[in-house]
Amino acid sequence: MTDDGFIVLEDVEKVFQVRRRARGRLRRERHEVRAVDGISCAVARGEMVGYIGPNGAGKSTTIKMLTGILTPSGGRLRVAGIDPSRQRARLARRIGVVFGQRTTLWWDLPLRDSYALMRRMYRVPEARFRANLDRCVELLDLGGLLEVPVRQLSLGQRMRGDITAALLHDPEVLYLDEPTIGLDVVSKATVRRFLRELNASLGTTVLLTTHDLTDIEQLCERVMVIDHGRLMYDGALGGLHEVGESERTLVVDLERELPPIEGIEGARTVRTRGPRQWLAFPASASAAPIVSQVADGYPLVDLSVREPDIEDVIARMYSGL
Ligand SMILES: Nc1ncnc2c1ncn2[C@@H]1O[C@H](COP(=O)(O)OP(=O)(O)OP(=O)(O)O)[C@@H](O)[C@H]1O
Repeated sequence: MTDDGFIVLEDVEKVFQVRRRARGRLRRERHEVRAVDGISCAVARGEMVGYIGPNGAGKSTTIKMLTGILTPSGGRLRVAGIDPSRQRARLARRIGVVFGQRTTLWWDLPLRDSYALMRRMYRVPEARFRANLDRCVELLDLGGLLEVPVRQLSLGQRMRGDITAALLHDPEVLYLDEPTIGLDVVSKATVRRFLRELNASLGTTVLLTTHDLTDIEQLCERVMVIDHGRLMYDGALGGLHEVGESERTLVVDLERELPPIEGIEGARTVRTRGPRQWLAFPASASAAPIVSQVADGYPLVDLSVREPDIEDVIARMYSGL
């Protein structure tokens, strides 16, 4: 595996089978939730990438597959050459995870005792543990807090404590899920400065999920946007507005599975699955001429037009919600 593909996803899918009681019926019916619906991408060693999208887009499910907690339903996944769900313990030594909404620390113990337990769990050599802890304490401003039980820490202090806990074993990859959520301005700035420094000096690969676009602006040159389990955008943050605003999608159902639709003026086929195909066209253009061209040349059964909802997502994020 090359350095270009330190984290590699090839057509990764996760489908949950859910049982739901339909209205007015006694029996619960099975149905599928495609939480992650065919994502392909590669993250190079040392990159810092933002992974964003609306609630329910599939971000946490992706992160859980990358840590090995969940097994993909389809596709291929590698982190540092390791298949996460098959070699979860081996992978655990090489990754660090921070979930902003949850702590991995022991609630009743002082930070120092939590760290000592983690040192034993990960079998971190004493000298390395010391050096890593000292570094985090200094850069994350944790001096004076090591003897305080976690339950007495503020949210910002606890988050800095959690980030330290994730780094004691020198992980090469750090997954951060909402690391600045609910933090005050000063704590946010400290966390961001620390992550920048970590990435620059140790080359730690960082995958960052956040609803705060300032995190992305200040930390990531690259952002991936996921929506409905699919990768909608992968590139510089600056290009997001354009992409979000520029296209609508015509979703067509054909009588049968056919090669991608070609030769439609003003639209291009961006995706196919079985008899269903997706054609992107400029948001400012009318769908009618595209529909009639498709209907003329192909056995059309059904269609719908999907608005660029990613635009709303990004607009909401920019307005600070
Ligand atoms: N264990 C599960 N069983 C069934 N459905 C699930 C399960 N976990 C997640 N889902 C569904 O999969 C979809 C993606 O959820 P996921 O938690 O990955 O989204 P997310 O992008 O992390 O959202 P948020 O920003 O709200 O955390 C949602 O529709 C969710 O309801």
